[in-house]
This record gives sequence, C-alpha cells and structure tokens, in this order.
Amino acid sequence: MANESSNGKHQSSSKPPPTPSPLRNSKFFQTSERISHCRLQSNMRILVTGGAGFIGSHLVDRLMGNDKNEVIVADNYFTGSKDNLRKWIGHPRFELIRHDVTEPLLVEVDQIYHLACPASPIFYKYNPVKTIKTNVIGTLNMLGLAKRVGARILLTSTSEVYGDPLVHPQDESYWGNVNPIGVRSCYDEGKRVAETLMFDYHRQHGIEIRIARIFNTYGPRMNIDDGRVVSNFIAQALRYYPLLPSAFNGTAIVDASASALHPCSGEPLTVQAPGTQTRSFCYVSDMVDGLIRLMEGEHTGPINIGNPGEFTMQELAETVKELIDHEVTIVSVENTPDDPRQRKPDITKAKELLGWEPKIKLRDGLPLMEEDFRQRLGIPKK
Ligand SMILES: NC(=O)c1ccc[n+]([C@@H]2O[C@H](COP(=O)([O-])OP(=O)(O)OC[C@H]3O[C@@H](n4cnc5c(N)ncnc54)[C@H](O)[C@@H]3O)[C@@H](O)[C@H]2O)c1
Ligand SMILES: O=C(O)[C@H]1O[C@H](OP(=O)(O)OP(=O)(O)OC[C@H]2O[C@@H](n3ccc(=O)[nH]c3=O)[C@H](O)[C@@H]2O)[C@H](O)[C@@H](O)[C@@H]1O
Repeated sequence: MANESSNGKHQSSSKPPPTPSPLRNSKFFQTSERISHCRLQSNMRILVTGGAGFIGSHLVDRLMGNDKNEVIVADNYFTGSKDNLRKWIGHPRFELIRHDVTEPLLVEVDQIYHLACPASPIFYKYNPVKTIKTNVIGTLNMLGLAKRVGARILLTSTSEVYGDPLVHPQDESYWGNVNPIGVRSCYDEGKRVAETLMFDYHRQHGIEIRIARIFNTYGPRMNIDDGRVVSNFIAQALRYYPLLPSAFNGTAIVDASASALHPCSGEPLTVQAPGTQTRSFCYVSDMVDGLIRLMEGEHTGPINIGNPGEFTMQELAETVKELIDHEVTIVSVENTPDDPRQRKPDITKAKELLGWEPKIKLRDGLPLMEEDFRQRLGIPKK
C-alpha cells in the first residue's frame, strides 16, 4: 500500500518483513496464542541504552515497577549520571554497565530501548563527530545485537528529523527540511540515518523495530545546566535574586552577558531571539507511557510522541516567571544557527494506534520540575 506524503511523493508503508530467521529465540516470534501468554507470564530482560540520562532513568523506574522485568542499563555517563539510578543499584533485577554504544555489546535480552545519545544542543554540538558516531555506529551495534538475540528494538528518534519544518503541525509522513551540513546536523541527520538503519534491518533481516519521534520533553532530573530551554528557565528563575533591581525593568532587552556583568543580580531568563519560535513540551511521565505503549504495541512507527500544546519561547518565559518569581527579568539573547522556527506534533497516529495522548499540561508539569530543581539547588520556596 502506498501513502501520499506531505512532500507530495508516494511513501511506501512497511510491508511484512521476510522470514525472521535470526529470531528463533525471540519471545515475540512464537505462535500468536502463546504471544499473549508469554507477555503476561514471561520474565523480560530489557536493555536500556542511555538509561542513566533524563528520559532513560524515568523509563527504568517504570520498567522496574514490573517485577517480571530485569533491566540492564548501558551508559557512558556523558550526559547521564549514576545518581539518576541510585535507587536501583544493588537491586537483584537491575544491572548497570559503563558502556559506550559505539562499541559492540554482548548481552542476552528480549527488548532494547535505544536512547543513548546526547540530546541537548550544547552537548551534542560539543563533539559533533562523536554525536554522529553514537547515532550511526551506536544504532548499528544495537541493531546487530537485536538481530543476534532476536530482540525487539525501539529507537528514540526526534522531532528534529523534521528540521525547520515547512509543514505545521508535523505528521509522520512529512520528510522534513533539514540542513545536512549545519552545526545541528550531527544530531538531526544522525537520527535520520538511525531511522534508515532501523528500517533497513527490519526489511532485510526481519528485526522487530519501533521508532518514536520524541518532541521536546521536560521534567525532574534534567541536568540543571543542561542548556535546554525549560531547564534553563527554571534554574535561572530559581537563581534570580534582584539585588540590583534598577539594572532590569520587567522584560528588558539587554546584552547576553548581563548576568555576568551583574553577578549579584542572579540570572534573568534568556530568551533566544526572536522569541516567537515555538515548541511543544511533553512531561516525562507521559513520554515514558508513550514509549512503553509503542514498544508493547504492534506498530513499527515512526510515531510522534509529544504534547501538541504549542508555546513561543517568550510565552514559556512569561509562564515560568508567573509560576516561580514575578520579579525575575526576561532578556533577549542571540540565537544559534538553524534553530527551528516552529514545532508541534500531530499525534493522530499515537492516539489511534497506541491509544496514547499526554495528560499533563505545561502549567501542571512545571511546578513538579521546580520542586525537583529546588531540592537539588538547595533553594527553599519563599
Ligand atoms: N528530551 C527530549 O526532549 C528529547 C527529544 C527528542 C529525542 N530525544 C531522545 O531521547 C533520548 C534521551 O534523551 P534525554 O533527554 O534523556 O537525554 P540525556 O542526555 O539526559 O540522556 C542521554 C543518555 O545517553 C548517554 N549516552 C550518550 N552518548 C552515549 C554513548 N555513546 N554510549 C552510551 N551512552 C551514551 C548519556 O550519558 C545519557 O545518559 C536521546 O536519544 C534523545 O535524542 C529526547
Ligand atoms: O524535541 C526535540 O526533538 C529536540 O529538542 C531539542 O532541541 P530544541 O528544541 O532546540 O531544544 P532547546 O535547546 O530546549 O531549545 C528550544 C528553544 O528554546 C530556545 N532557548 C533555549 C535555551 C534558552 O536559554 N533560551 C531559549 O530561548 C532555543 O532557541 C529554541 O528555540 C534537542 O535538540 C533535543 O533534546 C530534541 O531531540
């Protein structure tokens, strides 16, 4: 069957894969009567790459909540931390391996959630060659593992595959508008190649794949100095203490180095120009729910998982200011190249195929994150 894509071209939907010869041991390739039985009864050994990171550690919490699951995390701790998993260290159903996915990994597992990849622009741009190796070689290695042991593998792709989208909101048939040679390309194009590899292994080797296109996700445990917008604004609002109130006046347009010039004035919220660019923010518990539904369901994807509530960065700053500290100032600072101007997921597919939609609104999620940041920064509520 062919679908009409929003690029005006025909896009073939996935055909049934060829005979799954390498999958002889897989719990997913037993007779249909036994499949439901196995899923209900069998223990699952699940690998989470990047499980020490923000989304990964929340996913691990949810998976560990099922006592039929054994969870193995492989992480090189580039942007993740053992601290995110400390409650599971020493648990008999949990194992943590320091491992870089650009190297092969030999474990026996039934499912692979493949998250390993720096996600914040400041981190993925820090060593772009390593980012692209992680996306390409790392995904190849995990697909090789899935093929050898007959595991089902889920890739956490990204809304960045749509680049600076010319179609709004974005549905999965849109092929995107991505700069192949820009400073974001190591991530955007890296994820696009990772998706290609997933489908080639599926078509060529019969691997059971799932692809989630994740839209901006936020919540507790994000790195405080992660660089992404929600964590930046919350940390800035909490660190703000107006010793020099005359330096700023409400929404001021000042130089990016303002907080360095006035260190005693704390940190204003830094809206990168123009501030009219939009994002749609999904709370992490909704995201984890969507990822598990995708893994457990029957559809390969790609499926958008995100919250369609769309905000400009200026609106986000105003909301954080209103919720955390009315006195905080908002400044406009220079942006980075190729910043997408608009982004909002069309989640029709997730609703219809997974029965999933987000539950937590931005205004309800931000205070949960604020509480976590207050604890970690040691800043009590006024
Ligand atoms: N958070 C979002 O808004 C968002 C949006 C779209 C896609 N995603 C994807 O979801 C996944 C998780 O994102 P996150 O926000 O939790 O980011 P994160 O940076 O908190 O987590 C990434 C984890 O991967 C690990 N890692 C990085 N390179 C590795 C390597 N070579 N080998 C082993 N481990 C490695 C890091 O140490 C970290 O623990 C990523 O694949 C990201 O691309 C996230
Ligand atoms: O959801 C996604 O698919 C992707 O979102 C992010 O990319 P981006 O949306 O650029 O994330 P942020 O760095 O949080 O930036 C969002 C917007 O906020 C702005 N911003 C960022 C930081 C800041 O202090 N102020 C600010 O206004 C940026 O200019 C941008 O327009 C990351 O690349 C990935 O985590 C993820 O794959």
